[in-house]
Amino acid sequence: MNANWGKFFHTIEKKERLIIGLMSGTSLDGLDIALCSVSGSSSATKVRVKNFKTVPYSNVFKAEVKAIFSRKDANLEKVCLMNEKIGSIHAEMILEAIKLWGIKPEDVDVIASHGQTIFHAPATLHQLPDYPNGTLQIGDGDHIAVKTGIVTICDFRQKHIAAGGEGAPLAVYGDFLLFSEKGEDRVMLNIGGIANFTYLPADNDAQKVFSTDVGPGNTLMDQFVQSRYQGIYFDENAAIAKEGVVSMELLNELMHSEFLDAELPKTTGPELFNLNYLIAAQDRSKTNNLSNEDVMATLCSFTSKVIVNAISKCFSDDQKLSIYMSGGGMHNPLLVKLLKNGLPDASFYTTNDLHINPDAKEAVLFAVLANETLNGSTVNFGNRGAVPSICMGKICLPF
Ligand SMILES: Nc1ncnc2c1ncn2[C@@H]1O[C@H](COP(=O)(O)OP(=O)(O)OP(=O)(O)O)[C@@H](O)[C@H]1O
Ligand SMILES: CC(=O)N[C@H]1[C@@H]2OC[C@@H](O2)[C@@H](O)[C@@H]1O[C@H](C)C(=O)O
Repeated sequence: MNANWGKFFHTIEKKERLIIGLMSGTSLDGLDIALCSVSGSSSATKVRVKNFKTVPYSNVFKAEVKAIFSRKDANLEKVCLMNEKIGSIHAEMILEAIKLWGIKPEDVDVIASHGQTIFHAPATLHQLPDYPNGTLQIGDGDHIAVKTGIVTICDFRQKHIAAGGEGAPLAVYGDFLLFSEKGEDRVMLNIGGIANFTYLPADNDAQKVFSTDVGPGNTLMDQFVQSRYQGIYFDENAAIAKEGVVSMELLNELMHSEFLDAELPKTTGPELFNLNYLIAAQDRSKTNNLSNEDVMATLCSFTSKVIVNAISKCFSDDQKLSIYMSGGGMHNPLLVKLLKNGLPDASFYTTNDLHINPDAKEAVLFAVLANETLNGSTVNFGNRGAVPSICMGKICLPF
C-alpha cells in the first residue's frame, strides 16, 4: 500500500480536522480562504473559523477569467489553459495565506475547493431539448493538491446534478448542519453576485428545508458600474445609487422574466442576469437615456424587490422570520434598507450573530461539505427543495 494512504485514513478518522475552505464566486473579486477547525460531522458538526482572508484577483487575472466567464463564445483553448492556471494561482494564494497565518501545509488536513464557475446552465435556462442541467467549475483540484501538498476535495456540484439537482445552491447542506435552531424560523440569505437563500424551519425538520437562487444579488449593479466607470468595480456603499431616482418604467420591465415568474426552487447566474438583460429592459421601457445614477438606483431597487418577492412568496404573513444575511451585498446600505422596508415583519441579522464572518460564510460551508465527504452521513431533505441526499466532491491526492 502507498504509505501516504495511512496519513489520509488517519485524517478520515480524526475527531477534529483543519480544513481550508475556498470560494471564488460570480463577482470575480478574489479568492475567499477560510481556515476552519471542524469537529464532528453531520448534525454534530462544529466549526471554528481560525482565520479568513479574501485574496483579491489582479486586474490581469480578473480579465482572463472574465474572458471565459458565462460566455457562450468562450475560447476553448483558453478554458483548457485556465483550468490549470486558476488551480495553480489558487494554490499560490493558499500557500501565501498559510505562511501569513504561521502554519505549514502539513498542518492542514484538507482543502475544500469550489473552483471558478465559468458557466451555469440549468435546463430551464438553456431550454435545449435532450440536454440535462449543466454547470462547470474549473481550477482543477489536482493542481491545488500537487502544488500545496494538501489533499484537496473539489468539484462539488457534479454529483448534485447527477442526483437530480441543478448543481446549486449547495449552501443548504452546510446551512442546515450549522445554523438550524429549534424555535426560530431562519432564512439564511446570501447576497453575492447572485442572491440565494436557505429556509431552516423552527422545528428542525429536514423535510421542510429548502433552498433556492432568487435572482441577481450584486451582479447587475457590478456589471453596470464596471461598464460605465473606469477602474471602479462596484458601487461602494451605494454612493452612486443613492444619488439617483428609481425609474418605475425600467423597474417594471426588469421584473418581466420567465425566471422570476418560475416556481422555487431554481438557480441562475450572470448567463441570464447581465448587461444584455438590462439593455433589453431599457429598450422595452424606452429608458435608454437615464443617468448612470438613476440606472443604479433602479438596479438596486430591482435587486431588493426580487429578494423581497421571493421571500414573501414562500412564507405566510404571520410567520415570524429571522433573516441572517451574508455575502458582499449586505455591505450595501441602500440594498439592506430596501430589504428591511420590503420585509417589515422580519428580524434582520447577519451570520456574525451566529459567530461566522458573513464574508467567509460560503468558504466555510465548502469546508463543511468536504468534512461531510470524509466522514458525514447523508441527510434526507424530502422533496420540497430538490436537495438530493448526497455527499459531494472529488478527492485529489498530492501523492
Ligand atoms: N461596501 C460595499 N458597498 C456596496 N457593495 C458592496 C460592498 N462590499 C461588497 N459589496 C458587493 O459585494 C460584491 C462581492 O460579493 P461576494 O464576495 O459575496 O460575491 P461572490 O462570492 O463572488 O458571489 P456569489 O455568492 O454569487 O458566488 C461586490 O462585487 C459588491 O458588489
Ligand atoms: C453555479 C454557481 O456557482 N452558483 C453559485 C452562484 O453564487 C450564488 C448562487 O449562484 C449559488 O447558487 C451558487 O453558490 C453558492 C455557494 C451555493 O451553491 O450555495
